[in-house]
Amino acid sequence: MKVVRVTVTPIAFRDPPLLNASGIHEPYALRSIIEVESDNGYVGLGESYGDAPALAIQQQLQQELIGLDPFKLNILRETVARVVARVTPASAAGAELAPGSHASKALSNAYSAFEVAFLDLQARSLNRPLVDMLGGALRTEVPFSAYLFFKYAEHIDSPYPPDAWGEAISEEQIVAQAKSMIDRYGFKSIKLKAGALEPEHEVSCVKALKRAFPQHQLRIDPNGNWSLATSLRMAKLLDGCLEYYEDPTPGLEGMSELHRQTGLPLATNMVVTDFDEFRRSVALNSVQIVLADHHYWGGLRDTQTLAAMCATFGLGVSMHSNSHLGISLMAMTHVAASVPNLSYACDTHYPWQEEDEEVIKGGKLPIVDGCVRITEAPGLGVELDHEQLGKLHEQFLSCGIRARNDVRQMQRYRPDWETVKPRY
Ligand SMILES: O=C([O-])C(=O)C[C@H](O)[C@@H](O)C(=O)[O-]
Ligand SMILES: [Mg+2]
Repeated sequence: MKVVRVTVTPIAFRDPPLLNASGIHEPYALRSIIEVESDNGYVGLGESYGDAPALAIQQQLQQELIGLDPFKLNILRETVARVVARVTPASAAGAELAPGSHASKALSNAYSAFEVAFLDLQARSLNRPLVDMLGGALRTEVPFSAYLFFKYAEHIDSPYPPDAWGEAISEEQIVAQAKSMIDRYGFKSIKLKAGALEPEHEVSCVKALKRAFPQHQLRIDPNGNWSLATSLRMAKLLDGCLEYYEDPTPGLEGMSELHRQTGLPLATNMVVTDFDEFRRSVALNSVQIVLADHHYWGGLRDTQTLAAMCATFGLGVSMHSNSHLGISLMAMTHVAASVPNLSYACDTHYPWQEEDEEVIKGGKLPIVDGCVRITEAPGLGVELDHEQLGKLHEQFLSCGIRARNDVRQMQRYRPDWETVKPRY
């Protein structure tokens, strides 16, 4: 089997005005959709970052992958490394709010984007589900969490009508958001994206959630926007109501000190984003749970390696997300189904995406009892809807956004808004 065609299509889909430590989501989120076709007529799918730097590399790779054998993933990695070295200037290491957009992750991002499509192609050619290329499923239902955000009712100068979720700033509105999400999808755990408003208010929202959903596991994620002193103060106020405390304070040292003083389980997708940071985190005992994300951890197989390393060092594994569609959701679900020690419900932004903006046939995938199912269907188990792909590509061309910038978007609401980390 040989690759005969690779197509990378950038798309944009509507994204609500969700608040975070950097600012606010722009009206459209960017992704790329990858199709890899083989000489025997199969097409493997991938979904990845659609920001300009990531896209430039993916587009360079389109021609370079022609002729490769989809089973030879080591050759794929070498090929990607060669192209990345050619097109990316060496850049400083370090994680950002959207770690996938950081230039130091160029190789692992680009490799991951195509690895998923190659694995999908392998699986389709063998008429097996993709998870069988990863050693097979340990579970067929993968739990996800209700990912809550503070949000405005609508975007400034919105190019489209307001979403159905409405404003969520007060305790009551956050509890109502959780209720709608849980009623609709049956989630059993709740994550609140924090670092956006006053910490005391964010913590009182967690406590209101605890009162409203006493049986649910709770997490809060301020994205490193709280100083160590604030994180310690909030830990006292939170008073043991968390399943884990995600990235309250920046840096491996800060997280290490926070854990030393509180004993709370700390989780991260910010201070451990590659294997070098993993090693340093273990030395400092900075975090107890690592959030995997195949999009920047170097694909589905490296995610399994990460999980094995977590097992070796006695760390837990959870999963991070960014705004995404169904191809990513299924890739996340297949790898999660194969990881023995993924004992936490995974994050997903999927409920925030609109019904009419999916790129796969049949529309949005179901989430039932908080879980996404994998079936025996070949590959990822989803097919591309080319009409929808064309529509979302047109939206990419017309929306004017070429790289995610939550800071710049917030400056449209508040011209004095600056990047200050930690803000509180
Ligand atoms: O767990 C996280 O840090 C995230 O999900 C990062 C995302 O970029 C989130 O903050 C967002 O979508 O605003
Ligand atoms: Mg996080």
